[in-house]
Amino acid sequence: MSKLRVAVLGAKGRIGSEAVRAVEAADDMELVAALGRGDKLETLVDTGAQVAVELTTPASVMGNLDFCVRHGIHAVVGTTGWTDERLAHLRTSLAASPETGVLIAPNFSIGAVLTMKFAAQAARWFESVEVVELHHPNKADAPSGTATRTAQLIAEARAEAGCAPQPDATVTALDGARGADVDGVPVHAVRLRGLLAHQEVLLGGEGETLTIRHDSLHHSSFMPGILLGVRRVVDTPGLTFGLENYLDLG
Ligand SMILES: NC(=O)c1ccc[n+]([C@@H]2O[C@H](COP(=O)([O-])OP(=O)(O)OC[C@H]3O[C@@H](n4cnc5c(N)ncnc54)[C@H](O)[C@@H]3O)[C@@H](O)[C@H]2O)c1
Ligand SMILES: O=C(O)C1=N[C@H](C(=O)O)CCC1
Repeated sequence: MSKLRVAVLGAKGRIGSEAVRAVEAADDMELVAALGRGDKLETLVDTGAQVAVELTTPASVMGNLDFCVRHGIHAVVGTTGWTDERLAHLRTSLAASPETGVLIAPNFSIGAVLTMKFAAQAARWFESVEVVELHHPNKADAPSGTATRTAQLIAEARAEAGCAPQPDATVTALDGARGADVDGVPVHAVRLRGLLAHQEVLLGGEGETLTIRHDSLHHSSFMPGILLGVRRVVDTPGLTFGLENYLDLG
């Protein structure tokens, strides 16, 4: 069987360089391009890339995806910064290239995907829910894409179950002391040397608390999810948001 022709965008970055090694080591893939900032996107066409793994920056991702979709190159995206407007723009460009697939995964690690699922399952049963994400201090965005998605899923689950707003008697607070408000769920971002990517979902009810915690200790934690994404996206046209859609989680 012929190997999947894969390119990595952001190939010199922290996760991109790990992805280059993972694609090179995969028996069913061939790394045909490893592009950094300033490299020409036409290389993707010249090398016959079938899938681009996009691991750059929120400022670069839209231009890169516009190019990929226009040229029928599938994309597996880990870059953060997704808003409703950006997703709508992407859906519009995909409509003009209906055989092309794009997977956007706020987090490629299986443990983080499960954390989001478990948090959404638990959210309706507790009065209070807050999210704390903890990352390395070189991270450009806050809160993390994973924490934002986790909070959105929690809020959706609580709205569906008809939960009341969370109790919070705060009257005065320093700016930021109660975190960012993501659909009514407070999200707190810690930046600390020594950390990579970590998240806690704190849930509280009368007389009990539940903490769901996930730790990515190395960028290798994201690689099985990226490789799965590359294998599946070629047969999954349109936009898929979240790696959970490719996993049989029940
Ligand atoms: N989804 C996930 O599981 C996951 C995991 C880790 C990181 N991320 C996200 O991936 C992104 C990158 O993270 P990082 O820690 O590797 O950052 P990084 O700064 O180490 O790497 C980004 C790289 O992209 C390059 N770049 C910028 N614009 C480019 C362009 N137009 N074309 C090609 N390369 C370009 C930069 O020069 C840099 O080398 C961030 O948004 C981060 O949040 C996602
Ligand atoms: O290191 C990063 O940057 C990460 N970004 C993603 C996010 O914002 O959720 C995934 C975890 C690592």
